[in-house]
This record gives sequence, structure tokens and C-alpha cells, in this order.
Amino acid sequence: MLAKEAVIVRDALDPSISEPAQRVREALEAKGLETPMVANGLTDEQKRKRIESAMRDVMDTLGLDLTDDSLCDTPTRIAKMYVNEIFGGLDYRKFPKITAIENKMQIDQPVQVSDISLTSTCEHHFVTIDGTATVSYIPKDTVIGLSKINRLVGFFAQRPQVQERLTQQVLVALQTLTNTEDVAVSINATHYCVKARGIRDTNSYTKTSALGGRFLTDNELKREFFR
Ligand SMILES: Nc1nc2c(ncn2[C@@H]2O[C@H](COP(=O)(O)OP(=O)(O)OP(=O)(O)O)[C@@H](O)[C@H]2O)c(=O)[nH]1
Ligand SMILES: [Zn+2]
Repeated sequence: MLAKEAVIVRDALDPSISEPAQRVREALEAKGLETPMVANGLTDEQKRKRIESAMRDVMDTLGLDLTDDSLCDTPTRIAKMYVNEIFGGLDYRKFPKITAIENKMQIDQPVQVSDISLTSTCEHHFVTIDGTATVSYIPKDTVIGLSKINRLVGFFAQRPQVQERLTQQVLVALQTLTNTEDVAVSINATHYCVKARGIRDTNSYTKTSALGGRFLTDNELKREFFR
């Protein structure tokens, strides 16, 4: 078996990946925070075809009638949903367009976006993670468009995830894009692999956070963020 490094095909020179997306990917790789991925060279259309066929197998194996008019299109729907929607964040060509402006206003206080809706997918069971994210940063030389923070959370949420990695990925992405370490991210989420199966706990939820720069060292800032 080949070493993992040997089978990773880098598409570093792919011109369809924007420069900010490229920088974020490199930062995540450098920190060992990138989602484990192997570039297989498949187009989206080829991915949908393969997933559709695999889902047909799954449903057939479960004994479902694929000629039923309610079930017959499910493999196609799942293939579209995986590639175009809930796992679209595996493809850096879909990285959000980031609008940043020079910090002429000299803002030096935290800019916080609270309660960003977040749905993701647990990478252990492929079921839903449902929660909210709060993101704060202290601008240095650039100010980023507010909605771009929601979009960044959305991009990384649209991957098979563990909550801890998702939290860190948003932190590093925002640090890279705003050129400052002073970023804080927290996520509260319900995992349907805990709620709807397994232990079937319908009450518990999971809190994670990732702090950088002054959010780590300044207790007042930290307190303010978690309030
Ligand atoms: N740390 C972490 N664990 C997660 C996350 N999402 C799911 N898990 C856990 O992943 C673990 C997988 O454990 P396994 O024992 O391999 O799987 P399982 O037999 O289905 O486990 P149970 O859920 O306990 O039935 C479970 O404890 C899940 O709760 C996450 O975002 N972060
Ligand atoms: Zn799970």
C-alpha cells in the first residue's frame, strides 16, 4: 500500500481555485487541520454517477423496491445532495468570494457575528449536525464583509465533519483572510448521531471553541466573547 502522501494529487496550480481559497487551504494543511481528502480526479458529474450507483446498491441491499415511484429517484437525489449541497465544501472551487476592504476606519474593537445558523454532517455516521456558530475578530489592516463570515462557516460545514475540526478550520480561515491572529470561534451543536441513534440523548449538545491571538491572552476579551 502506498504511503498516504504518495497518493495525494495536489491541484495547487488549478486556476479555478481563487487565491484566497488557495491561501486558506495551505494554512490548514500547514497546521494539520485540513479535512483528510484524496484528489481522485473525478468531475462532479462522474462523482454523482458513482454515488447514484452506490446508493442504488445500498437501497437494493436494504430490500427497498427501486421501482416504487417514491423511491426510484432517491439515489439520484442523494448523489446531487452530496456533491452539490451538503459536501460541496470539499471542493475549493466553491470557496466563497471574499470581499475585504482596507481598515481605513481603524476599527480596533471586536467585530462579532453571533448565532450563525449551521448545519453540517457528522463524518462518523453521515447524519446531521445542527447548531449555531459565533465568530469574532479584531480587524488589523482589513475588514471583511460580514456575510462572508457566515459563508465561511457554511463552506466548512458543508463537509463530513467533527465539530472540533470545523471550529478550528473557521478560525484558521478567518485568521488567514484577515491577516490577524485575533479571532475567536465557538460552536454549539446537536449531533443527530447522539440524538437519533446510539445513545439517543435528545437533550445534550456540544460546545467547542477555538481562540487565537488576543482572545487567548486577554481575559477580558475572552470573557466578553463567551458572554
Ligand atoms: N469528538 C467528536 N466525536 C464525534 C463527533 N461526532 C460524532 N462523534 C462521535 O464519534 C464516536 C464514534 O464512536 P464509535 O464507537 O466508533 O461509533 P458508534 O459505535 O456508532 O458509537 P455510539 O455513537 O456510541 O453508538 C461516537 O462517540 C460519536 O458520538 C464530533 O464532532 N466530535
Ligand atoms: Zn456521528
